[in-house]
Amino acid sequence: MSARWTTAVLDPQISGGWAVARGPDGFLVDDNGALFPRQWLKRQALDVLSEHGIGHFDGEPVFLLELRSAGEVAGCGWRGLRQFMLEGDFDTYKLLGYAAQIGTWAREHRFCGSCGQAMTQIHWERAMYCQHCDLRSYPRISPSMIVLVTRGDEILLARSPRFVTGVYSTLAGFAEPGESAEDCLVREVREEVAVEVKNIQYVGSQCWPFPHSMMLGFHAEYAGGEIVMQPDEIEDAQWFNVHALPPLPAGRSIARHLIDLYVARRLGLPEPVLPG
Ligand SMILES: NC(=O)C1=CN([C@@H]2O[C@H](COP(=O)(O)OP(=O)(O)OC[C@H]3O[C@@H](n4cnc5c(N)ncnc54)[C@H](O)[C@@H]3O)[C@@H](O)[C@H]2O)C=CC1
Ligand SMILES: [Mg+2]
Ligand SMILES: [Zn+2]
Repeated sequence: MSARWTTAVLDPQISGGWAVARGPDGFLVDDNGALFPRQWLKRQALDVLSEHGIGHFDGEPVFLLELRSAGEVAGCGWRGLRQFMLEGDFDTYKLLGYAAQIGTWAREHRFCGSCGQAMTQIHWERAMYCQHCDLRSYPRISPSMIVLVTRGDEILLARSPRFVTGVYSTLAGFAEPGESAEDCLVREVREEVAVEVKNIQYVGSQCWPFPHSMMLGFHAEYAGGEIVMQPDEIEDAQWFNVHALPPLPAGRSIARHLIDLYVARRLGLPEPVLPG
């Protein structure tokens, strides 16, 4: 949510408002962006799987058309969510990030995980419902810890084979059942680089809708061990001096914030603000 964007459960039976359409290649866009007058969008030949009332943008209701396939709409193209994260208006990115998470979840919860029958949307809360089991499924959020490990002027950064060429980032990983945030952080750092940490400090959090992570960001100090990289997951890991950093993650990511914050404190510069 943001100043311009707030989430809400809106009944698709009501008419009017804005709509976004999401297919396998991302969101439908034209020269004005991804928000279209809803009545106009619904007249286009789109292969709609489901429709969801997702919130208000500048006070106007917004709906998501989750598509089965990408169709052709004259004068329009498709743009992936990552592109919106990298550039442009952050409020629009927040709206689309939420839409993507709702679309993914609804698509993956069309059938009851317990009995296999079709589930239906309920309109007073964000849930899919199985009448047979009286079971509700809520949007999935996956807590993930992300941590900058530091040793004085040096920071520990690593590369996953999935990263853009040359980019190094902070360590991250998904929480497992039974773990606290701190347990998870200590385990992930151990698994990925075999290093021990101390003085764990929570910094802040960020929604990461790729596809449904909730990043909890921390700072931790090095406590011991030599870097041993986890096969397959970590392609390279090194200590970098704050004066000689490699290419870093995208400006709006919490990974970048954790790095920029520490570097700013180390160098006595103004502290950056985490994009919410
Ligand atoms: N916003 C940011 O600045 C950053 C966000 N991230 C995100 O953090 C998350 C975790 O980072 P990774 O190092 O990739 O995780 P990780 O170190 O836990 O390993 C990834 C592996 O975990 C398994 N996995 C996938 N989804 C899972 C889930 N929901 N729960 C448990 N295990 C799962 C898969 O086997 C996957 O290959 C990812 O979503 C990643 O995109 C990572 C770095 C920076
Ligand atoms: Mg990881
Ligand atoms: Zn059921």
